Amino acid sequence: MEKIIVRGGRKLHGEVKVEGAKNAVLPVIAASILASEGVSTIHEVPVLADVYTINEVLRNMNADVMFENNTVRVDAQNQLTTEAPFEYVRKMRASVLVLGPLLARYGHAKVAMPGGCAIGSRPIDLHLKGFEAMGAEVHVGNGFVEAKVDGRLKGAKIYLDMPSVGATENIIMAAALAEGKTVLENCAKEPEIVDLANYLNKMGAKVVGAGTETIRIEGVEKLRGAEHNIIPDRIEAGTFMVAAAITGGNVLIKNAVSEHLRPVISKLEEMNVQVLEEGNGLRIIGTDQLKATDIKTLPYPGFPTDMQSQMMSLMLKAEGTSVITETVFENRFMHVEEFRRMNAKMKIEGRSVIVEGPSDLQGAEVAATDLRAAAALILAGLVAEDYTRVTELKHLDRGYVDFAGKLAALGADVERVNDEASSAETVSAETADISSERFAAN
Ligand SMILES: CC(=O)N[C@H]1[C@@H](OP(=O)(O)OP(=O)(O)OC[C@H]2O[C@@H](n3ccc(=O)[nH]c3=O)[C@H](O)[C@@H]2O)O[C@H](CO)[C@@H](O)[C@@H]1O
Ligand SMILES: C=C(OP(=O)(O)O)C(=O)O
Repeated sequence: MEKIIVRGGRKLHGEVKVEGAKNAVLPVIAASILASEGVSTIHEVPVLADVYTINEVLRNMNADVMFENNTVRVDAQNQLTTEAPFEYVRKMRASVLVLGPLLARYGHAKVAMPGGCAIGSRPIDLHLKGFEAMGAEVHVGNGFVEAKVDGRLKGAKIYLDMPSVGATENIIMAAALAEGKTVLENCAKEPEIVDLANYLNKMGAKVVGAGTETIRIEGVEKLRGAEHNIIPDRIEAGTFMVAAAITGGNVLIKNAVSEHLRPVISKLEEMNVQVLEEGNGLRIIGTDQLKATDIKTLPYPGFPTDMQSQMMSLMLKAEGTSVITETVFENRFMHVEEFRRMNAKMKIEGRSVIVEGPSDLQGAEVAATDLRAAAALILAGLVAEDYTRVTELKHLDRGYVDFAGKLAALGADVERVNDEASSAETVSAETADISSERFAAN
């Protein structure tokens, strides 16, 4: 079994470079199948399990996809099939992002229903309502959602009941090739939505207002492949900011975009951590006098739910009582039990977790319950006494490139081992020749 073994006690120092954003690259790759002419070339693509999965989804539909040197090339000029089976959607919910592009380009899409996951039930009703408003007939049955339209989708006025990231993306992509104008209200404002809109516009789409709560899309008849650089991953950046802060270290996080990280910076500062703009990044200077704070997760520009568990690790080392309230997903506290195995003093009250700090964290064998929980447990391990062993690394590999290797380069005592292989096998060696086959097993 693969695990990351970390021994607490080292302050982190040095520089780390942030990769392209997982949550931007997945919709951009999905959108590339809208191009019936030309090839898309997408740069700054992180080498992640989720990228392999979306590439496989596209290949399975008959698109030509190449991935090397952090660049993905998609040629979707062939006639594509319009189905994404459960084997992909099960691995990664973002596979549902091919629904909008397929429906808009071919008038048909059939994708396995994603179902719930470790952080909540995660329905896609808002995506489907959007397609229906554009004239599609949607049928859910036998574990699939199938959407059809005679001719082209029609532009429509759509109000989202909540600012869902995925629904906003799926609807913009569908509207890009629809007939007429779509006005999407109460939409998500995340930087990843802006990145998608920028890419679509390079393909020939007419999308305005991304990053605000109303997006207007004038449908066009055809889109062509385009070249695009993915924005830096604000969640990976935030995770390393916490790594520096929790160890009382001093780390420059290169490529961290401060405008995308306002709520994280503000909470770190409240906790006594120094955050300085430096070059193209942020320098984090930790302290041994962390103060407690309260956090409520919200859609952007509120505090990101994808940073909730990492901030919980930091709260464990802060003096006083911190409260963290999760409003985006109804069940994103599975990591609390794992933290408790490390002697963390915390309890769940409804949608909040009360953290009594500082806890004397002790190393233990713990299991990652989702992607961000994996990172959070490793962060806690950086300041726990003795050895922490984190298993279920398939979650971590979905969203972090060589996490253990990057922490080790900053001075952490951490390695990734495979119990069944030789003990010398570490994450850096494995990541060097990362392959789709390795991820296919997850
Ligand atoms: C690949 C990707 O970009 N994933 C991100 C995306 O997920 P994702 O796009 O799935 O998240 P959404 O913004 O859609 O979900 C937010 C909330 O809305 C609910 N909802 C959503 C759609 C819908 O049709 N009906 C509905 O009820 C969800 O159950 C959840 O409670 O945004 C989340 C919220 O910032 C992040 O945590 C994920 O990392
Ligand atoms: C929840 C996350 O991703 P996904 O929506 O792909 O599950 C995440 O990135 O933390």
